[in-house]
Amino acid sequence: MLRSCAARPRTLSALRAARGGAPRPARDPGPARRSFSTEKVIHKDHSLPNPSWSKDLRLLFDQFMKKCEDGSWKHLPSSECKVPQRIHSFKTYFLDSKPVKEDQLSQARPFTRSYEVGQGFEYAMFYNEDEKRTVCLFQGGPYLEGPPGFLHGGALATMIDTTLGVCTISCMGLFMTANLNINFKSPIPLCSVVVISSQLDKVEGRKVFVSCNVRSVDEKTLHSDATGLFIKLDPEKSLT
Ligand SMILES: CCCCCCCCCCCCCC(=O)SCCNC(=O)CCNC(=O)[C@H](O)C(C)(C)COP(=O)(O)OP(=O)(O)OC[C@H]1O[C@@H](n2cnc3c(N)ncnc32)[C@H](O)[C@@H]1OP(=O)(O)O
Repeated sequence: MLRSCAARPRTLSALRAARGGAPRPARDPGPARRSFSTEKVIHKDHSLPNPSWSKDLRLLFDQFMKKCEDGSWKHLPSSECKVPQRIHSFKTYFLDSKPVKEDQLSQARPFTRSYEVGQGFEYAMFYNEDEKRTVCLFQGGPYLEGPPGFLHGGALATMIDTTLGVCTISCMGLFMTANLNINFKSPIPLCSVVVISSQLDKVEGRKVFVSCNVRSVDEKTLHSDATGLFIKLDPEKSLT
């Protein structure tokens, strides 16, 4: 179900107006609160099709949604990674040190979901529990340019890290990336769609080894392959 937009918190006045009540006159909230609201943010699922999605991305999305029908694959909604939940889980590992202020945390959002619709990272993820695989369908928008006309390598690295991270988290819990090794084999045209296919290879104690490849939609071009090492967080150790 599509819910209201996460980008701008809804104000109490707007909610009152929607219910037929008179909106309160606008007040300047003061410099400390001008740019954000402490009201509860309603999270939208960014992993569903939007008008910026190309035909390729929509077709692939539909194909994978079909694969979900027998339960072998699961669509991973972006709203499952709500910022407050992550902060809550993650705070366990910061223990007494508080390197980030509360008001900064309240504005936090996942890096890959911080661009306007269609300009940055457009993607959907699917997870196969039996095969321990995660697939990411990714369309890199115009703000992710590296070499003219092509996707920035760092943008691809971000999506590889995210896909491998989701693969690890879906299988095992809370982890941090310790090592990421990427071979860039063929540049990705800006605004095109690629498929990032990742799998969990091995678990050794707290260490999880994952790998992935990045291919064009027709599977003819191997754009990249990568391996990652994720370490399960030790609640006894502070991260800072
Ligand atoms: C995650 C929250 C939920 C989010 C949901 C949204 C999903 C989005 C997903 C987004 C994803 C985005 C993800 C991001 O952006 S994560 C952000 C980028 N990553 C970091 O900032 C991590 C920084 N590093 C650390 O904090 C620590 O080093 C960690 C926690 C990783 C390990 O420190 P810890 O003190 O706990 O462990 P240890 O030192 O006892 O080592 C343990 C074992 O590991 C081996 N080892 C360690 N390092 C390396 C290495 N580099 N190569 C090879 N091996 C290494 C080590 O030899 C030892 O092996 P052994 O002796 O036992 O055999």
